[in-house]
Order: sequence, then structure tokens, then C-alpha cells
Amino acid sequence: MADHHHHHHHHQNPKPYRSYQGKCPVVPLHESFGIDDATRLEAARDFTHLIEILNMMSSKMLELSFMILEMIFASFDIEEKKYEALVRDSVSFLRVMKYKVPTSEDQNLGLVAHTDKNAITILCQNEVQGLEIVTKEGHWEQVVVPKDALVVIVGDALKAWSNGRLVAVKHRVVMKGEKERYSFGLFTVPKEGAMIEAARELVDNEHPLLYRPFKFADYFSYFVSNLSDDALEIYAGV
Ligand SMILES: O=C(O)CCC(=O)C(=O)O
Ligand SMILES: [Fe+2]
Repeated sequence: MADHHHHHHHHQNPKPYRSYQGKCPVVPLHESFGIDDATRLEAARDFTHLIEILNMMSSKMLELSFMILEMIFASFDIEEKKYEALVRDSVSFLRVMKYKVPTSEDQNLGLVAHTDKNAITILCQNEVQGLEIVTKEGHWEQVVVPKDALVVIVGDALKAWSNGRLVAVKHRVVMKGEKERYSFGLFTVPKEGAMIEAARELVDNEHPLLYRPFKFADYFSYFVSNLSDDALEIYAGV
């Protein structure tokens, strides 16, 4: 994360009155940015390394999600070969999000309650809180994310793979206060065609099989056309 902030400073042109202008108390209505030598594609590209930053951040976040998955597998004493579908057969998806300041209290829902459908999600937010989860007791509670910390969310695919040992927590975003919220999420998603099947080691008499094996893409299509709250239970529950 430190790298991310560090890179930000390179965007500031050291020459006066170049790059970003704005938030000036004399002309609070004004915002602008300048690009030196913009007729040269390389120079125009250099203006912002946003794409490089997104690429670097998402690579690091994907690395982190694989590391977390491996720790989960190790904690269950499961051999590497058995988690192919969840690691080697994964693609990543990055979503950049902005939540506006609500104008009235009854319009403060930033993102509807849901479980993530993919295997594992890493979230990174600015200092504006808003993420809420349903606790074991069944009530909504805010997740207070410390500065520079990331949030890891288990999705339905990992829940099914772990035969329900890992919980895909229901979460939402509720906006309060006067600041916009920004977040980005790196979603580790099983590849097209990947099967999600409970690890055999996690199925026994005490832990009967909860979900039949299913093709992740088919489950996702099912969810998209039904948008049910209990999609996993309905689609794959045994
Ligand atoms: O913005 C956030 O912190 C939550 C985003 C989220 O839950 C999602 O995109 O699935
Ligand atoms: Fe989510």
C-alpha cells in the first residue's frame, strides 16, 4: 500500500501551475489539470501512471489472495494438487468503486446486501468507512477498516469448496457523513469451465456434503437470472 501512495506523488508536476489545479479557496469552483507535451502519446501516457498503478495493485492483491488461499488449504491440511480449480484455474477481476455522499438519510445505501459469488475478494478503501456485514447473531454491523488495511471476503465458490467451513459473509455498503467513499476490489474468480467441488478432506460424517459439484460459470448465470439471496443453497445445496 505504501507504494501506491508513493507513486501518487509522481503525478504532481514539479513545475508551478502544471498538472492538477484546484481546491483553491479563492476560486473554489475551479478544478483543472494540465498535460505537458500532450501531443506526444508517451508524454500523455506519462501524465498518469494510473494504469500501471492499477496493474501493480491488482497483481499484488492477486498474489495476496493466492497466499491467503494457500494458508487456508494448509490450515485444512489439504495437498496442493487438490486446489487447482481455485488457484491455477482462477482469473482476476478488478472493480473500482465510488460512493457519493447521500443527500437524504433514506438514500444512504451504497451497495445492496449480497454475498460475493467468486472465491475470494480483497477490498481496499479510502478512509471513509461504510462496509457492513451480517454477524453470526444475524444483525448488521459496521466493519471498521483500519487505515492502510485490506478486507478479505470469502465468496460462495470458496464456501462451497470448503463444504461450508468458510462463511461467505453477507455484506453491504451504507453511506454516512460528508465524504465520498472510494474502494477497489480484486475478485479472484474461477475460470470459465472450472468446477467447484467440495474438498474431500472436508466432507465426513460430522460434516456431510453441503453442495453438489457445479460449474462456476453455470452458477453465476443462475445467480444473474434469479438474483436470489440464497442462490448457492438453491442452486447447489444437497
Ligand atoms: O465497496 C466496498 O467496500 C464493497 C464492495 C463489494 O462488496 C463488492 O463489490 O462486491
Ligand atoms: Fe461484495
